[in-house]
Order: sequence, then C-alpha cells, then structure tokens
Amino acid sequence: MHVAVLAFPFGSHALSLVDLTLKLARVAQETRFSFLNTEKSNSSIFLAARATLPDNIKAYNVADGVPLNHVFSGDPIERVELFIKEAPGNFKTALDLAVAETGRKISCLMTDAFLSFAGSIAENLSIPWIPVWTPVPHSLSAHIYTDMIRQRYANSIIHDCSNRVELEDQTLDVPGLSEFRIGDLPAEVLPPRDAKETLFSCMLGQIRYTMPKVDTLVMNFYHELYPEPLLKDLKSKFSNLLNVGFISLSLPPPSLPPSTEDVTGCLSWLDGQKAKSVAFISFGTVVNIPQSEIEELAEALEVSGNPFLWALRDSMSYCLPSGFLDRASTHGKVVPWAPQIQVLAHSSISVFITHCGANSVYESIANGVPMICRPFFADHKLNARLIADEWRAGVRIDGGIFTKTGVLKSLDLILEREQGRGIRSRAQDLKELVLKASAPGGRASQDFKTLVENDHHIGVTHLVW
Ligand SMILES: O=c1ccn([C@@H]2O[C@H](COP(=O)(O)OP(=O)(O)O[C@H]3O[C@H](CO)[C@@H](O)[C@H](O)[C@H]3O)[C@@H](O)[C@H]2O)c(=O)[nH]1
Repeated sequence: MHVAVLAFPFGSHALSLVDLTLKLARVAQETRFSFLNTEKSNSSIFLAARATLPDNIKAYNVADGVPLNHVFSGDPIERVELFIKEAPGNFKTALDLAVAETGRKISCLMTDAFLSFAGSIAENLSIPWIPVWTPVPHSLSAHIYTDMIRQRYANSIIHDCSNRVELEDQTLDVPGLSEFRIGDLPAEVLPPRDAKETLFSCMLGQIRYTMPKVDTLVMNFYHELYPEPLLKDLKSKFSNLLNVGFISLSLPPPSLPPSTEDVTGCLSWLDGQKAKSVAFISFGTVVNIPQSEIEELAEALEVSGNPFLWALRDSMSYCLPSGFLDRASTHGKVVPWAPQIQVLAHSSISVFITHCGANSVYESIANGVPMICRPFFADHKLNARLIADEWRAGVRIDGGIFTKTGVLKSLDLILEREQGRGIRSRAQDLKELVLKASAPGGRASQDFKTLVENDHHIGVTHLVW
C-alpha cells in the first residue's frame, strides 16, 4: 500500500494531518506514506517538533506556486491564492515523484478536506479519497449549507460603501447550527464582496458538491462533543463519519531536541507559580493583533496583578506599552513562542486567553482549561460561540475586542465569580469526556480502528492495539 497525504500548508492545518499520518504509520508498518506539503510548512512541522520520522513516512516538497521574482502586495491571502492556482498540477508532480521513488502506485489519497479538488485526482487514479476535516464540524456544516445560507439570509448581510460586511445578530435556521449567528460564519460562506469569488473561496465552495460524494470522512473531533442535531445531520450525509478525536493531541506531546527544549523557559517559570494561578495568552500563528488591543490587554494584565504567560510573536512585541516588560516582570513573562501543548497541560494554568484557532481550542479542552475568547476571522467566531454558548467552557470578551475593562471583567468572572466556578468545572468535564473517548475502547479509538481497517485502504486488515 502507498498512501499519499496532501496537506493544506497555511495556518496550523498541516499539524493535525502530520500527526494522523504518524499515528497511521505506526500501526500500518508495511504501508508507505508520502506526505506532500510545501517546503516551508514541511520544514516547520517536521523540523520543529517531530524530527524523527518512522522509515515508512517520507515528506515531499510541493511547489508553493509563487512565481520567480514575484513581488507581494501585502495582502495576506495572496500566498494562499498563488498556492491554490497551481496546486493540482504541483501535487501531481510530487505524486509522480513519490511513485517513481517507491516503485509503488498510490493506493489511497488522504487529504486536508479544504483541498476539494483532490477528489478528481483520486477519481483519475481510480483510488479512494479520504478527506480529513481539521476545524470543528460546525464549520463543515456551514460550508455544506452555503447555498441555503446565502439565499435565506441575503437581506441580513449588507455590504456598505466601504465594502465592510455588516451582519445581523440573527440566529441560523440551518441544520445543526441553530445556536449560531450569521456573524459567526467564516467569510467564505457569505456572498463575496463585489460578487467576486477568490480562488480560496471557490475551493471551499466546492466542498458542498464534492464532500457529500465521499464514503469516509475523518473528523478531528469527538462524537461526544457534537450537539445531537448536527451529528444526526452529518451522519445522514456521510456513511462513514469517523471522529478519531483531537488528532494533534493523540500522540505524546512533541518531544523537542534537548538543546531546544523549553528554550524560552516557560515551563520552568510555570514550575515556580501556584497551582491554577496563571493566565496563558497566545494567538496562534497567523493573527496580527491591532496595536491598540495589545496595549489594552497589557494594561489589564499589569493592573490585575494576576500571573500571566504571554506568547507574543516578535513581529508584534513592539506594540507593548513602554516599560511594560519591566513593570510586569514581577508577575508575568512574555515570550515569542511557547511550547503551548505542554504549557496548557501545566498545573499552574488557570485560564487561556485565545484567538480560538481550532488547535488552540482543542488543546485547551483536552487540558480542562477555560477560555477567554477574542476571535478574529475564519472559524474563530464559530469556535468562540461553541466555547461560550454551547460548551459553556469560557466567555467571549465584552464588545468583541480587547479593552482594559473587558479583560479585567473576564478574568474576574472566570477566576473569582460563582459563574466562573461553573465554567471551570464544565471545562474539566469536557476534559474527562475527551480522555474517556480517547482511551482504548473509547469511541474515538474505535473510529480510528475503523479508519485503519476500512476496506484495507491503509493496509491493515485487523488492528491490534
Ligand atoms: O507560541 C505558540 C503559539 C502557537 N503554538 C501552536 O500553534 C498552533 C496554533 O494553531 P491554531 O490555534 O489552530 O491557530 P492558527 O495557527 O492561527 O490556526 C489557523 O489554522 C487553524 C486550524 O485549521 C484554524 O482554526 C485557524 O482559523 C487558523 O487561523 C497550536 O497547535 C499551538 O499549540 C505554539 O505551540 N506556541
């Protein structure tokens, strides 16, 4: 068997896919796994944390689609657009190389579900396509029901003259999404500005046509975490909806080489803090926080006196108020990068101030840490609604942006108030639920077993743990 895994190389999408590949490669040792991704993404995910690959995985670099001497306009979506434009051809070139090198035909295509064109590649090769949906299932539903949403809520979505999209706080009458508002949806689900689709929105738009045709869909989620109507609706569309659990947490925490382990000293600093006392702040790999909000957040942290650990990328640290680092050094630490999985698992962490990227949310839930949510774009707002209203394991920041009073209020609510006790205990309950589902015999483990044995596309006939 030769499984080709195709990654979407932006944000933190590739993380879950590489971990799923590692997990599969351990149990399907006779199968060859070729992991196709851009050089930039490959080097960050493989070099950073998961340096040692089993012999049956090889990473292949796929061209990123950026023309030679290209001058970037500064639009963050530009790299994504250039990649998508050439992606089918570039993946095909890398697939041919993997076949030539191994002497094995591809037997199964496993891809990030965002790559909706992968279904045609699989069809041309007459092999099965197994898409993997890495964000929360609610966003898959939003993409599947794009037509219904655009038609039904056309009047609630107003493009003003500056092209800003105004959204009404109207609940969605869409299967499985009745707790959500139009304003929570990813931009690509809504009618495009100027009626112009980007290549990215077109690719995601195809999901509603291509995905319902697949037999097996892998979800980076737990059966137990769905609201019943959403689960029922998705199950009616996919005969094999496999919720294998939070993929990037299904392996032991990434072991960094000793020389780089905890280079920023986060874990040793946390060792010196009281149990459940520290607020951890991190905004993933993509979001750029407006300077004014960094200042407000910093002021709140200074005034509150609550211990904090803040992972703030170097590109944004100049926004901190002058003298903040010195003044806050008595109770806080700011680093450019934190080993987040280990940090959230540390007993000193009390709350996570997050942008609500899917991986951050999963890492927080898996460790029973309640969240203060400041969502920005993409799936962040759906995730924030899920955390605050459905799971009740956190709160959204007042007014939607960081203000000094809003941050102080949220910290006080989660850490001190009676309402916070409920939120903290709900986060713990979710952790227990996830642990149970991931244990051998648990629902997520059963679904992983089904994936591995499923018609033997992965090369294992009977999985023995
Ligand atoms: O100092 C840091 C900061 C981040 N991380 C890790 O980086 C990942 C960040 O992932 P995520 O929380 O998903 O944030 P983004 O990188 O911003 O995520 C992009 O990709 C996600 C997964 O599809 C989407 O949900 C988001 O919308 C999109 O912004 C997590 O695993 C973190 O543990 C660290 O280890 N240390």
